[in-house]
Order: sequence, then structure tokens, then C-alpha cells
Amino acid sequence: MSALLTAVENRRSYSRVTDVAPTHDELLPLVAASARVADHSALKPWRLIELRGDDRVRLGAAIAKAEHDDTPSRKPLRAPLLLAIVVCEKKSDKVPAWEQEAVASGVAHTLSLLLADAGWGVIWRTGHYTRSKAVRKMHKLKKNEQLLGWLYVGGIPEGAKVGYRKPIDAEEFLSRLP
Ligand SMILES: Cc1cc2nc3c(=O)[nH]c(=O)nc-3n(C[C@H](O)[C@H](O)[C@H](O)COP(=O)(O)O)c2cc1C
Repeated sequence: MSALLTAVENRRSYSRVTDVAPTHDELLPLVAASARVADHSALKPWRLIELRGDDRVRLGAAIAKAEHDDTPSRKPLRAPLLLAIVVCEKKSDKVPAWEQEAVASGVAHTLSLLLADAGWGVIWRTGHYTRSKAVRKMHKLKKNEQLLGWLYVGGIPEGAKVGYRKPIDAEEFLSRLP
């Protein structure tokens, strides 16, 4: 079995992580590799924003604002590092918005896999507030940008139980044209 197949098969999400996180410099090669996803017209319609320390408190306040809640949300504090996934829609006659979202999404999935392979705990999270005005503003998104959520990243807790996802019957998902 190839190392890639094993890595993909073994990937799982960690909803609980410890407070260690990859540094900016450790992330760079993984981000560069993730950029190798298929990208129609090579528009690179994505970017990532690192949220660490008090950045997460600011996100908690923005979430509360979006949800008309008096108490700041503690959700962003569940991991030491959040990577906001941003799709940056580029002007193109050839590549519609949905294709550009597919590229940004591909980057996020690939980066999740590479982070998992490097030994980090990762989970992709969103929420009703993901595309709210308050959360947009806090990330200083431009008009052509939208959030696809955040990769929550941290250390894998000792003795963390491996989640189970029932294997699919691939025959059900792969068929010939009717
Ligand atoms: C776009 C996207 C958004 C998601 N949002 C959430 C979320 O807000 N909360 C959550 O618990 N899981 C969310 N998930 C699912 C988790 O990332 C994860 O896949 C799920 O918990 C199953 O775990 P597994 O990946 O180990 O099978 C999201 C996944 C994707 C792709």
C-alpha cells in the first residue's frame, strides 16, 4: 500500500487538542505543498489567516456579536491555532465562483491531511456565523473574499481515542453513466 493511501485512510479529525501548535515557519512548507491542488487557470483563489493567542478572543467576540449574544464565544479557544480558510474570488471569464471555491476547499483538505501526517490534531469547523458581517469584518476580508471556516490545529492529546467512521461501500459511490 502506498504511503499516501495509508495517510489518507488514517486521517481523522481531533475535536480536542492540546495547546501546542505548529509555528508559522513549520506551516510554510505544508501550505506551499497544498498550493499544488488542481487550480483552473492557476488563479490561486485562496489565502489562509493564522489566529493565535488573543486573535481567538477577538473571534469569540465577533461570533457573539453575530449571534446577538452578550457573552463572548469560547469556541475559538478550543485550539491554540486556527487557520481561517478564505476563498478570494478572482475575475475570470473562464473560471466561475464555484470552481474557485473548489480550489480553496481542496487546499484546506490537503493542508488538513499534511498537518495530520506531520502529527498534528486538526478539525475543520464552521458555524452559522461563518459568513456573518461581524466575523468578516474581524478577519478584514475584502469584498471578493468569503470564509470557508477554520482548521482548528493543536497537539494530539495522549491516549486520544481514534474516532470511527464506517467504511463506505465504494461500489455505491462509483458507477457508470446511466
Ligand atoms: C466545510 C466543513 C465544515 C465543517 N464544520 C464542522 C463544524 O462546525 N463542527 C464539527 O464538529 N464538524 C465540522 N466538520 C466536520 C469535521 O471537520 C469532521 O470531518 C467530522 O467531525 C468527522 O470526523 P472525521 O473527519 O474524523 O471523520 C466540517 C467539515 C467540513 C468539510
